[in-house]
Amino acid sequence: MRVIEIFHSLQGEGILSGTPSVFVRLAGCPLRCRWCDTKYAWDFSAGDEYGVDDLVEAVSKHPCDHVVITGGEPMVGPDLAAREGLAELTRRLRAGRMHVTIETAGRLFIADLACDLMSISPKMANSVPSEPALAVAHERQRTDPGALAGLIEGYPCQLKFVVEAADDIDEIHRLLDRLPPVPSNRVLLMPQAGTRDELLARAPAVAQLCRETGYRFGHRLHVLLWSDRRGV
Ligand SMILES: C[S@@+](CC[C@H](N)C(=O)[O-])C[C@H]1O[C@@H](n2cnc3c(N)ncnc32)[C@H](O)[C@@H]1O
Ligand SMILES: Nc1nc2[nH]cc(C(=O)O)c2c(=O)[nH]1
Ligand code: SF4
Ligand SMILES: [Mg+2]
Repeated sequence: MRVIEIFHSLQGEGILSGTPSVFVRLAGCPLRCRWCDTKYAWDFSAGDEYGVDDLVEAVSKHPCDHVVITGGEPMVGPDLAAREGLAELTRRLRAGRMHVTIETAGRLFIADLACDLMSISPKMANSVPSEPALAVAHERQRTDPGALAGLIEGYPCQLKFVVEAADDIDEIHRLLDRLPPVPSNRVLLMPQAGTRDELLARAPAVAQLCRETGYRFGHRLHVLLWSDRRGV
C-alpha cells in the first residue's frame, strides 16, 4: 500500500474529536474536491510502499489505541490488491485491540472491513472542481446513494457534511431523504475551512444551522489548533 504519512495527533473531526489517534494517510484520490485540504495525497503513486506488517508495526510504535485510516481516498485504492490490503490492515489492527476509524467520501462499498467507525463525508455540489474536465470526473464519482446506503447499514457510522453556505442544507436534506435513517447526532455539519481564519469566519453560521436543524456541529479541532500545518 502507498502511504503518504503516519502521524500521532488528536482526532480533529467528528464524534471522536479530541481523541488521541494515530493517522495512516494512504495515497490517491480520484475526486479532487475544489477545497480539499490534502491535495498532496491525490496522486496514487505518491508516498512510500508499505506492506501490512510494516504498517501495523509503524502504528504500534505510538502509545495510542485509536487509529484513523484516511487519505486521499482509502476506500478506492488503485486496484483490488490495495482494497484487500486495506481489509487485512483493519483486521490486524483490530486484532491488536485498536479502535479503527476509516475516513471516506463513501463512493464505494467494501464489505468485511474491521471498522469501528465508518466516517463518511459525502461530497456535495460545493466540492465540485472549477476546471470542467475535473468537474465531469467528479460528478461521475462523487455520490452513489447505493454505496452510501451499504456503508450506513453495514458499519457503525457518522456522516460529516462540509458546509460552505447556509443553503447547502437543502442538498443535504435531499440526500438524507434517499438514505437509510441516520440519527441526528451522527449527522455533522462541518465548516469548509482549511485555515484557522476560515474556520473562525464560517463556524458561527454553521453553528446556527445546527441549532435550526438539530444536526451536530462538526469540529475541525486540528485546524483550530494548527491551522493548515501538514501532518497533524
Ligand atoms: C482529506 S479527506 C480524506 C478522506 C476522504 N477522502 C474524505 O473526503 O472523506 C478527510 C476529511 O477532510 C474533509 N475536508 C477536506 N478539506 C476540507 C475543507 N477545506 N474544509 C472542511 N473539511 C474538509 C473531508 O470532507 C473529509 O471529511
Ligand atoms: N488531527 C486530524 N484529524 C483528522 N481527522 C480526519 C483527518 C483527515 O485528514 O482525514 C484529520 C487530520 O488530517 N488531522
Ligand atoms: S474526496 Fe477527500 S481526499 Fe479526495 S479530494 Fe475530496 S476531500 Fe480530498
Ligand atoms: Mg485532514
